[in-house]
Amino acid sequence: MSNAETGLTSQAALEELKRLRASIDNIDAALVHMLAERFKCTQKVGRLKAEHDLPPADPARERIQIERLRQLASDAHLDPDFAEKFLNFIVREVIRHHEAIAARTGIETIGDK
Ligand SMILES: O=C(O)C(=O)C[C@]1(C(=O)O)C=C[C@@H](O)C=C1
Repeated sequence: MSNAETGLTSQAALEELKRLRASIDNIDAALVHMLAERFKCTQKVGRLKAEHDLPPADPARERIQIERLRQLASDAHLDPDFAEKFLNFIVREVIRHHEAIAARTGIETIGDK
């Protein structure tokens, strides 16, 4: 009978699970910090674009990023489709922020005249 059937789990397995979860928590914290730093950069890009009347989205730049990330993912044995979806998810949010900054900057510019 398996552990699943008996409802019994060995102490060693529980300790291994705890150790793995501690690493997962560390990695999740690193991801959040890295994303926060990325968004700090993209907020500055958003302001720069708004001030110089540049469009929020740059599809040519995105194509280069996707190709690069797919290659990195493949080399790291991570599913390239997942890496592409993850980047797209982030970039869509960045574009939303850029649009909001552009809308605000437009209002501020009118107000300054
Ligand atoms: O590089 C830019 O132009 C950005 O605005 C940053 C960024 C990104 O998040 O990497 C976001 C939107 C663009 O479509 C391309 C890239």
